Amino acid sequence: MNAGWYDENNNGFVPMVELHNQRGQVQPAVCRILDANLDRAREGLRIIEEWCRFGLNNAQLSGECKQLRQELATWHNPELRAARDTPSDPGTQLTHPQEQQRTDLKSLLQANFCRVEEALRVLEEYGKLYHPQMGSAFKHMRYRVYILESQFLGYERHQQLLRSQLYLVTSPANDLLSVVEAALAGGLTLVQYRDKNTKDGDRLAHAQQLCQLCHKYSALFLVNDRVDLALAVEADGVHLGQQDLPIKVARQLLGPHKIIGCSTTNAEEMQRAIQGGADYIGVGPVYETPTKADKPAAGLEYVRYAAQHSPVPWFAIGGIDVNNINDVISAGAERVAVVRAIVEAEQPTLVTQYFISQLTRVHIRNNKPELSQSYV
Ligand SMILES: Cc1ncc(COP(=O)(O)OP(=O)(O)O)c(N)n1
Ligand SMILES: Cc1ncsc1CCOP(=O)(O)O
Ligand SMILES: [Mg+2]
Repeated sequence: MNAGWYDENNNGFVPMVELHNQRGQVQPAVCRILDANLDRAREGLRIIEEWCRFGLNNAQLSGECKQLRQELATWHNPELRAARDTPSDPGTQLTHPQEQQRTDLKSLLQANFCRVEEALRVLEEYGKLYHPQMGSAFKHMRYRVYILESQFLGYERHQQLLRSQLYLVTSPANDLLSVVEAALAGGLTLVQYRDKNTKDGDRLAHAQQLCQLCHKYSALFLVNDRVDLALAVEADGVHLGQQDLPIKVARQLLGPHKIIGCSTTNAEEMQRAIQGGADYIGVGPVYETPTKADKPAAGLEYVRYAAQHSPVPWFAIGGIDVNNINDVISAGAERVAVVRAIVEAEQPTLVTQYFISQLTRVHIRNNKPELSQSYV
């Protein structure tokens, strides 16, 4: 019969890792550290798992959390549990002020990823004193948690992209930060930093400030053209045009979980962008626009084509404002991107709210109300 014990939290029998403590008696304090950190790691994973399961309905992510919890349980043997001495543990009285005030779901989940990773690191180090395989087992688990975290963030990013109906592409302006903040306050969830002529040092500083601002409002932040800048400021992705780096190269540099958007003006470009792995496409210019004076309008005809054929989210762009948004919507657009309509608006918050209200009506009419919800 296999060794093990019954664990209520894991719904049944937990097979025990064979323990051959080759170094004689391990100090009780080491057993207490292992016991406390096994609990800590499992609790943190459970908190993340609940969100993956009930918040995201994501079987792959919640399955990996469960698997990791069960592997931790196989190490949590009766000897380690017996070392617990909660009444004399001074740590039970210590709480960090931040633990008392988790203001949003994103920071709650981030804090729990950190907690699990820290606990696994402690288990890796002290575990080496307890069992010859403990160090490498927990090291391996810690790397799995890093992968889980990156998959989780990637999944969240893509969900946020799907929910975004309005996309602000910036142009240089003295008060750009306050304009973007006003739009974020109006409900904007997606911003692209586009600046063609500024010196790189200044661009980096602007991108950093905008990225921080967007993340403060839980909005996505992308960089136009420049994969290097996107990486430097830890942006959520890049937007590439037909003259920019190929999507494949950008993907190699950015990894699988960042967002890559691609401009398209016709059916052939759309096809190529999708085959290349674009997460979304720009569709336009719908109307001629001084913001992109060198590019002739693709017109509402291409918007109608995208509505019928694009398998990925797409944003109509080019000359769109509060006066013509409903024509673009009537041609089939559910998402739009604008520059001047917000950057040059007297009241960016109100304009943002107006665009979003018009686009939300379409989502509801097209029976996609979930696109308008925002969780993290
Ligand atoms: C959402 C979105 N769509 C299209 C573009 C245009 O990109 P590109 O063709 O590379 O032109 P520039 O913006 O680089 O001048 C965009 N930026 N965003
Ligand atoms: C960057 C870009 N790509 C196609 S149109 C366009 C500019 C859109 O700017 P505006 O919203 O001011 O017309
Ligand atoms: Mg470009």
